Amino acid sequence: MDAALLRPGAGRTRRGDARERPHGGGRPGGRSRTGPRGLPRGNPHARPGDVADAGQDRGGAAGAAARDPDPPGRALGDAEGHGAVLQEDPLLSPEDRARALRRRRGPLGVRRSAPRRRHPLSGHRCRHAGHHARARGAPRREGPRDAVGPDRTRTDGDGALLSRRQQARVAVLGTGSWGTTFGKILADGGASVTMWARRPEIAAEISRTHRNSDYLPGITLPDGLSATSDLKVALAGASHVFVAVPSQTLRDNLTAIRPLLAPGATVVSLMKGVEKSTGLRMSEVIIESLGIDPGRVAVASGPNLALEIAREQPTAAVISSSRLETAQSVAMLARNGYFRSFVNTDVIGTEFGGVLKNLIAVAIGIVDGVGYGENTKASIITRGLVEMTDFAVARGAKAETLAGLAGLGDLIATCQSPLSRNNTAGRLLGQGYSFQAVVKQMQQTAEGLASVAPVLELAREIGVEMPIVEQVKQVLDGTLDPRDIAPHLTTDSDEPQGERTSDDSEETSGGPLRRTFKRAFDQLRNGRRGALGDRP
Ligand SMILES: NC(=O)C1=CN([C@@H]2O[C@H](COP(=O)(O)OP(=O)(O)OC[C@H]3O[C@@H](n4cnc5c(N)ncnc54)[C@H](O)[C@@H]3O)[C@@H](O)[C@H]2O)C=CC1
Ligand SMILES: O=C(CO)COP(=O)(O)O
Repeated sequence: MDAALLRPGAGRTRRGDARERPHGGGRPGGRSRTGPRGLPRGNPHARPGDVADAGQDRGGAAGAAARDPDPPGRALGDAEGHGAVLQEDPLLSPEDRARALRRRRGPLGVRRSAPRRRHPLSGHRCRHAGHHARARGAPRREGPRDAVGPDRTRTDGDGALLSRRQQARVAVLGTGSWGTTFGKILADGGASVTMWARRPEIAAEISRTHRNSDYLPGITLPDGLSATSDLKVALAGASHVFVAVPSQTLRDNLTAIRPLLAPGATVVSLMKGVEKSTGLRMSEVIIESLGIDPGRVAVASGPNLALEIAREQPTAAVISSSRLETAQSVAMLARNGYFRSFVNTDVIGTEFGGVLKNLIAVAIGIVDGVGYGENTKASIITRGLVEMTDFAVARGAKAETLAGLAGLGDLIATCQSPLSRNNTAGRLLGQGYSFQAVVKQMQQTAEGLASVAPVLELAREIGVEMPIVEQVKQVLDGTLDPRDIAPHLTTDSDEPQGERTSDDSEETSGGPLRRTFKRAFDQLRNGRRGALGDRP
């Protein structure tokens, strides 16, 4: 391990005598977690970006092709049945039909039957098209085009019907791991997708080779997706604009987007952060910066680890907008054989769910890095959900949203996956790396690190206690030893606390009543943030 990366021990608060335990790479049990370059293992991503503001792009493509288990052009052969379906489909142009048939015939001309499958996340029956390469031995699934179905319709942002004849033209801004994956979701759902990449070489790779080897090695992107580094080209005529840039860069990007946005276009945030300088959610920044009606803005959230979805593993998400029709039109675009979108109008809860689970995932990473086990992690996840819910509800969210995909669902996925960058950043901290060292070494955006301070400020404004998030902040600041993170705390008091902070602790502390008054007072005082609210 690189000793220079280790956090100096001075300045931390410590309880007990654990100071003597080996730490900073050593783990209870003695198993080394160090990987190549002397860094701990964990995040399998090795790609550009910067953990705190992702303002940098570092090379990471080398070797991606060599690691690729499924190189392009290896599409397995496909079904006669599919061909027949396609030939009968009156909604396909002759070129589309010919292209689809070409793709369905594998290199060896293998033909298979076309079973009908029930989507694992819904009760719908969908026809299999399967025009994508799939892993050997992996179960067959319906193909993206047929998942939409020839008789299906979508609505645009204004509720007008779009049939497959009027293929939606959409833009995705940001070609990192999530932007690229979401572009694939949309293209596999039948949309014509133009992605905007800040770096021309990424745009060129996506358009020419259907690959983004820096961010999604081994993934072949669909035909219906192309990329450009010209924002004007990406936005021209786009009915829906999906934004997946690091949260702290959003406002600057919106300045460039504003004059190029098609009239009436719907703008969808795929991001899970809050703006550090204002504490605003991403949809609020969009509404404020673009000066558009909140009903034209939607957010997407849920347990959505990019690489799993890019591998077409069945996944669900939530699309939320204050205008239900807007959420529905986005959800119709963001659905295919492996991805299903639910809708709600609780933008606050949906957005804060995604922001707050990142902070709990950092805490989980920290205790994982220290070497604590499942009891500690389950305690943090459970207490973390209470913090998330109390905070979000106090900001105007519905509690049920936090119990859904955008809250609990995403919390589970992020806390238990080594694919999560927030979890990985926490693990490095838990292993003894300093915040600066973690920021330097992380290769992709970990929004949680930038969200901690603004979330705590918002929590203080509304009188909500967030002891786990507070402790994450202290670890980031180097004032708390990771070994001392304590999941059970609601206060530093020795007095037993109720498990639910918002009801049964009332008798013991009187806290909720006090908090309710403080909240009401603070909301009056902080009218600006409340005024942008998009309560359901
Ligand atoms: N990766 C995932 O599994 C998921 C990520 N998200 C959210 O999506 C957002 C984007 O994350 P990822 O794509 O994963 O990050 P990433 O780190 O993989 O990619 C970030 C992208 O933004 C670009 N970028 C960096 N600075 C920029 C700037 N100043 N202006 C414009 N572009 C800039 C980078 O070049 C890169 O293309 C984050 O808010 C994240 O929380 C949400 C769900 C899943
Ligand atoms: O939001 C995500 C999964 O839903 C991705 O999490 P990370 O940003 O921690 O990788």
